Amino acid sequence: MTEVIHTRAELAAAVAAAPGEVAVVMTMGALHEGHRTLIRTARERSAFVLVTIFVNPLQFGPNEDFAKYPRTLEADVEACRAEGVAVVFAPSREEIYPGGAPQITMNAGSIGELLEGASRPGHFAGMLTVVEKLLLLTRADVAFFGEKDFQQLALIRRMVHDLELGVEIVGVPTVREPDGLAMSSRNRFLSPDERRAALALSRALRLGAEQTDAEAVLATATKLLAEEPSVRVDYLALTDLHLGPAPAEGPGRLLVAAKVGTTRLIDNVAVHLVRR
Ligand SMILES: Nc1ncnc2c1ncn2[C@@H]1O[C@H](COP(=O)(O)OP(=O)(O)OP(=O)(O)O)[C@@H](O)[C@H]1O
Ligand SMILES: CC(C)(CO)[C@@H](O)C(=O)[O-]
Ligand code: BAL
Repeated sequence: MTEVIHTRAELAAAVAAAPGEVAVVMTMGALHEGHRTLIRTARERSAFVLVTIFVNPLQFGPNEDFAKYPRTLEADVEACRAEGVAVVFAPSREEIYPGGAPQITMNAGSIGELLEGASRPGHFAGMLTVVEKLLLLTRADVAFFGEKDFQQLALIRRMVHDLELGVEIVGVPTVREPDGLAMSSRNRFLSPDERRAALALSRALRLGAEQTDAEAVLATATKLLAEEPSVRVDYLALTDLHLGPAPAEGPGRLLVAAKVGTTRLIDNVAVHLVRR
């Protein structure tokens, strides 16, 4: 039985009655197979999985897609039922931010200013603020986040470490459509032509990651992205696993953000660099 609740009082009662550890999957709803994989991974680990559904206004910029972000609560609850979720917490804005926007928020530090942070000022402060609130309100023992939002995952890990929040953070590999496109709630905004063009992101990352030196990785990915004129690249970056400069050898990450039409998409893959 999946319990659907909306208030912090109901949440407090639900987690107080949890039979064992509390495993949390945070989402903004419009659930797809990526979210469902997070939930399944959580279910493999814990009998009590709690899914939060909240489109957090604090992490959207004034010209971003907060208003048009898809809201599909009924279908989301159905998906959670099918995955054996114990509790769906779908709070109102007032429930999360009583009295309006908070005065005191998280500082995402220097990593938070790079890449997504440079393109979306304030995004990571808003994201970390709600994640910290939800970790505390749900009394999570373990929380699951997707690698699709690689910088987000890195920042959450860092926040939990730096603030000693005592929660285990588990990263889950990106789930893709059969043709390679990373699943995202925003994919539904793509027209058929844009959907085809958007494939350039995963293709560029995949073929870039087949290269083993930094220059070739970036040159390959840049060339493939340039072949699709309707893809407007925001950034393409090769970093180490903590979003620092790419190492000369060893594991790294190749990340991309681009606009396809009016839809902004992100993706990333693992790379392994070999010294020449
Ligand atoms: N394709 C995916 N594979 C694995 N995890 C994913 C995927 N898409 C989203 N997630 C994870 O699901 C959680 C909730 O993400 P969110 O609700 O923002 O979905 P989303 O599809 O990323 O939406 P959007 O792309 O519009 O931001 C995050 O931890 C996110 O990284
Ligand atoms: C982690 C999160 C639920 C916080 O609003 C959001 O950033 C997301 O869906 O990735
Ligand atoms: N999936 C990250 C949340 C956002 O784009 O705001």
